[in-house]
Amino acid sequence: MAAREVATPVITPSDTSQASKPGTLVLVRHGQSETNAANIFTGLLDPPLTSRGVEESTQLGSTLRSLDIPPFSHAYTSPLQRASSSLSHILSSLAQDSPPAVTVSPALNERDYGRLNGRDKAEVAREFGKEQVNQWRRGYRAVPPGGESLEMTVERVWAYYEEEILPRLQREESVLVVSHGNTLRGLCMKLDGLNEDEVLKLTLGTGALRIYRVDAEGKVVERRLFAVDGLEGGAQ
Ligand SMILES: O=C(O)[C@H](O)COP(=O)(O)O
Repeated sequence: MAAREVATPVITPSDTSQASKPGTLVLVRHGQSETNAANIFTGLLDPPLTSRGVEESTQLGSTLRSLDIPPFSHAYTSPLQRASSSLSHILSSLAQDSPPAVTVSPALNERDYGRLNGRDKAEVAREFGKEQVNQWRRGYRAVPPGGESLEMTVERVWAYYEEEILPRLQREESVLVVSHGNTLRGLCMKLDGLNEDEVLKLTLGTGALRIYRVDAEGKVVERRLFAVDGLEGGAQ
């Protein structure tokens, strides 16, 4: 289940005569959780990883070790155990000489699926129709009943990125973020400049891995995507 790098369009690097090197941002979606495996809306529920989820995270640590990226100075994750235990498994198998400092923040939590949290996805699709459910899951503005739209999720996660993470990248640090499907879709939307139609098609499976290089102005100068069996990440 090792992730293989996918060819991506080259992003024109900014003027390299300016001596400063870009910072490295590694985004990882947690490994498979028990509710992912059961096809249940999870949101703010806090299920543990399945054995496959542990394997995905451990494999990610080895993949990261094999790549030519500078050691992480800092890692960020959410308080939800599927993300924080994925981070622990990644760090164990990465085995950096000096482990990164870790910050746990609710700003990196999965979007709140509101009254859908805990419900079977197929059953909700039968009740409300596939198109409505696709809008709730992948659309930008659709607000799941009592929950957060992607737009609301982007607002909190991007504010956190700008305040906490970007300054480290601007100082040429290497930062690991282990978070959730929609939180990361929100970050990718901003980093990749995706519009509302484009983000509708973006799905990050469990264990998805993306690496960005970000220059001193906060501009993305390189992006690397990885896939398992042609999918970004293992499963939805
Ligand atoms: O909260 C969930 O159910 C998952 O983490 C992401 O689910 P989604 O693929 O339905 O957005």
